[in-house]
Parts: sequence; structure tokens; C-alpha cells
Amino acid sequence: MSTLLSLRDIWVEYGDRIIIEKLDLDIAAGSFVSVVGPSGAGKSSFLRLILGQEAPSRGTILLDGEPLAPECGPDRGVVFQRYSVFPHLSALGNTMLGMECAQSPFSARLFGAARRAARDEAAAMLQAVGLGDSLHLYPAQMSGGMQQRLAIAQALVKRPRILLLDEPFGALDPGIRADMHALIRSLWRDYALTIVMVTHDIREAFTLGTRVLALDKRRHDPHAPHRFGATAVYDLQLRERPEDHAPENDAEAPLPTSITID
Ligand SMILES: Nc1ncnc2c1ncn2[C@@H]1O[C@H](COP(=O)(O)OP(=O)(O)OP(=O)(O)O)[C@@H](O)[C@H]1O
Repeated sequence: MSTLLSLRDIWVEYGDRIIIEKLDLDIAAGSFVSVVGPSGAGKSSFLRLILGQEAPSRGTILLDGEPLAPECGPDRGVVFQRYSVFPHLSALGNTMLGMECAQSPFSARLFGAARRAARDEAAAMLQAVGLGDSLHLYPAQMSGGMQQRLAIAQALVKRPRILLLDEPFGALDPGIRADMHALIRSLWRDYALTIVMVTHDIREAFTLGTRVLALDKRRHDPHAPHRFGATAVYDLQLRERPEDHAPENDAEAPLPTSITID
């Protein structure tokens, strides 16, 4: 598989606090990278770097071999743990908004044929995430799982190549989570996405990912906790292609019995 993203000697520093140090990795197109690590290790900072919301203090990020533009581009979509949908808009309105902002940045409104096309595309995307019967519901009328489906539709309707997920299922009940795993897996295949997902759930990381990346500090200074930053302490390639994937039923997915530290 070809390399989509390259991170070269990436550092994230806030003043004298080092959050990420010396991170070097390539992310292949079409891979599903699960990112795990202790709280505060810099997992969300890592996602913000890829999203272009934050620039590294040192190092280079390349997308398709070109330096990453320092802003959130349409090639990257993101879904957060807490519902990022607008309460005053219906499911259809929420999903259309991204297209309206992209195509009409000043007024965020489309008219005539462009509006009808955006509406049809938004409705098709809502159908794809299982909300085909809920186009006119408002977020307050939806369950948590439905709101996360809507957030995924919002992110995907802009046709990103990379989907960034920051604990997207963390607030959901286990049964709903399993449904969301099946959904994200099928969207990943159908839309040929590259996914980078932060999760605290190790089973979820191994069930969904083709690769599991653990961010943590290699060195600790007890007198100066921010003297050293986190880097990739494990980088496990689990499978090459989506078709080699773990069983659809999460409970059947095997967890590794041991991990070797390089
Ligand atoms: N803008 C900022 N200025 C200063 N420090 C920051 C800033 N953003 C993040 N940090 C610090 O960077 C560290 C890493 O934060 P980050 O949110 O990336 O960790 P995380 O691994 O995602 O944590 P969690 O699992 O708890 O969500 C934290 O110590 C946080 O306080």
C-alpha cells in the first residue's frame, strides 16, 4: 500500500513542556490506525496535527509527499466523542451545512439546482449511516448513537480521504458500540478511507485497526514530568488489508496474548 501521510521527527512543545517528541511514522493509504496510550500522552494532539489544527513545533508532515497545509482541508474529516452536531438544525440540515460552507463560504447557503444536489447527497449519506428514516429529526430527538451516526455523516459528506476519530464511541452503550463498529468498518471499505482513531478501549483498538500505535513516554523524569514527551512505543501491524479483518462479531476478535517491545 502506498504511503499517504509521513511524519518526520515531529515534536509538539508548549513552552518548556514537551508533549510529543521525535515521532517518525508513515501511514499507508487505506489503513485503519488505532491510537492508544495513557491519558495526557498526546493522542488528541497527534490527531490535531494530522487535521492541520495545530502545527508541530519541529518536524515535517507530508500528505502525498507534499507538506501538509496548515489548516483543516476537505481531505480530512473528524468526529469527536461528544456530539459535534448543531442542535438547531435537522439531520439533513446538519449534513448539508458542511457542503454549503465549502461551496458558499460567505453565506453558507446554496440555491436552486446546487441546493437540490446537496440535499440529495446529504440524504444519501444519511441513508449510508443508517439515518435514512430520520432526515427531519433534530439532535434532541435522537439517541447518542444516532447523533454519532449524524456526526459521521457530517464528516463523510465532504468526501475526505482521511477520517480522524477521537474516541468516537466512548460515550455509547456496549450494544450501540458494536453497531457503530460494524458501521465504521463498512464505511471504511465502501469509501476507501484511511482512518486514524484514538480510543481508550484496547479491544476496540485491536478489533477495528489494521495497525495499533501506542503513544507514551520512553523516558520519565520524576522531578520534571514534562521534560520528555511521548512517542510511538509500540507500533503493531495487525493485518494488511480490510478483507483480512477480524470477525464482525467483536466478542470473537482475538486479543494478543503478548506484546514485544522493540
Ligand atoms: N494548547 C495547549 N497548551 C498547553 N498544553 C496543552 C495544550 N493542548 C494540550 N496540552 C497538554 O498536552 C498534553 C496532551 O494532551 P492531549 O489532549 O493530546 O492528551 P490525550 O492523550 O489525548 O489525553 P486524554 O486521553 O486524557 O484525552 C496534556 O498534558 C495537555 O494538558
